[in-house]
Amino acid sequence: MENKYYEMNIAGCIRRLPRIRITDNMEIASFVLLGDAELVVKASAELVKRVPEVDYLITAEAKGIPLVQEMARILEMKRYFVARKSVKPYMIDPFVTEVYSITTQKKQILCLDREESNMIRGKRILIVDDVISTGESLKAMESLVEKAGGIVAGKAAILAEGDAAKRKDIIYLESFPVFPVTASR
Ligand SMILES: O=P(O)(O)OC[C@H]1O[C@H](OP(=O)(O)OP(=O)(O)O)[C@H](O)[C@@H]1O
Ligand SMILES: Nc1ncnc2[nH]cnc12
Repeated sequence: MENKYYEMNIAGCIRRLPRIRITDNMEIASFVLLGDAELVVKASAELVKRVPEVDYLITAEAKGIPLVQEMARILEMKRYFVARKSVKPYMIDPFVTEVYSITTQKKQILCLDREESNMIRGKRILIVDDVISTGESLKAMESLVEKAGGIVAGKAAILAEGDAAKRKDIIYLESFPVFPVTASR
């Protein structure tokens, strides 16, 4: 019988991640943090132990948002930043970079508004995401932070997927594989 789930222990939480076909020749174990209050709290508590001291945290919408909120709460930071994937009418003179993530499979943008980028300038920034896979989302966030004049002081995620686990420049709790699909599947 086909194995439709990938089970893992993440910060003491056992989770069965559904295996989802994302291209003709690849499946991923789908990790959706949104709505998982227990995992957000436990993973945040573990991650904050491993990250360097910084001035601010930043993530990209959407799945990193609960994580960065809880990490900021533990670290007693009053403010964090969320890079948006579309320019909103209320953004004044937005900063924009492009992103192409493994799941989205098309070009997206990341942006901050002027007031946020002013706050980031000259500050030590920790980039946070729920999962790092191809690293494209991370790269786009780094570019956004640097463009705003911030200093990328660390990059952290709950999970590193596939080859991302080999990276020495990221902090993560657990690694998990991608699944090449053979012709017989
Ligand atoms: O390393 P990468 O290949 O870039 O993949 C990682 C990114 O992909 C996912 O976001 P997704 O694009 O699914 O957007 P969402 O959070 O808005 O659902 C995830 O939350 C990371 O941000
Ligand atoms: N396994 C995964 N599940 C959900 N989003 C992802 N983004 C990159 N890898 C992912």
